[in-house]
Amino acid sequence: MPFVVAVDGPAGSGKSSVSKEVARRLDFGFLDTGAAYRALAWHAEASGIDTDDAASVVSCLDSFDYRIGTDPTGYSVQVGAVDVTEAIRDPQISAVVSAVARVPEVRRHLIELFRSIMAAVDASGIIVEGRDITTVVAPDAPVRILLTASEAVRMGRRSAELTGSSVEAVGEQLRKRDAADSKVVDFMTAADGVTTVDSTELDFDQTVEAVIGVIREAAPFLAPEHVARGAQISEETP
Ligand SMILES: Nc1ncnc2c1ncn2[C@@H]1O[C@H](COP(=O)(O)OP(=O)(O)OP(=O)(O)O)[C@@H](O)[C@H]1O
Ligand SMILES: Nc1ccn([C@@H]2O[C@H](COP(=O)(O)O)[C@@H](O)[C@H]2O)c(=O)n1
Repeated sequence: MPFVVAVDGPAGSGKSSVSKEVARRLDFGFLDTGAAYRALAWHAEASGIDTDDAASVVSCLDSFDYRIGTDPTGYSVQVGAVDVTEAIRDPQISAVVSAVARVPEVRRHLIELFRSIMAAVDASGIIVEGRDITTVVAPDAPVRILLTASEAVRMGRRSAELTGSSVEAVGEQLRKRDAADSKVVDFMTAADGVTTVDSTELDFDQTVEAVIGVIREAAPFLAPEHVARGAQISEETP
């Protein structure tokens, strides 16, 4: 198993962008678990399935042929022969993904998939981000982080990305998604042994440095000079 860094947090907290940059600097793999729930929501919609109907969602797991890369410098998401990397970011998918993610059988299926992707990664470590990574997917990971920021800051950052949508509409969707997702897993409070990184007052680079700081503290065998440029874990790695 590679060295696993588990990162959870609410929508728009920077999990994906920050984790990707940290992985790039450490020469680690990167796994965006939300992409799988989004891709399943896309697949259900493309198959004409009502995403509010749990049994119908479960019925499309068999035909869910999902692939995702783990290279933080560029990865694609595929369902069958279709590249859905962009399509799964559509606000229409964000609006229905929580309904898909709350189905226990879906979670069991995807958690198994995440663990197999983590085990097969071709790198000395992997950063895995989502909502239940620190608590369910990889509770024994040597580094577990809750990445958070105030709701107002998260809304501001997310609406800056989504031109064409009002701040109010973006904020409303983010709040609704967090409220729905929180009923399934707790990603608002850090579980025992999980370190909180609050980026409310930090810029992007400071947040990346803060996360690397947590990793470095837990894994002193990552030499600081390597961490600064793109690390290789030394041979003494346990
Ligand atoms: N510390 C920061 N300062 C400024 N902008 C940031 C910071 N962290 C992240 N961002 C920006 O905030 C936006 C949201 O980040 P990102 O998409 O990584 O969040 P996320 O937690 O993965 O969201 P979601 O769960 O909705 O997919 C991005 O535009 C990202 O570049
Ligand atoms: N570990 C996870 C990751 C994601 N989800 C669900 O997927 C949705 C999309 O996730 P993003 O990180 O891409 O925003 C999210 O809203 C959750 O419904 C999850 O349940 N567990």
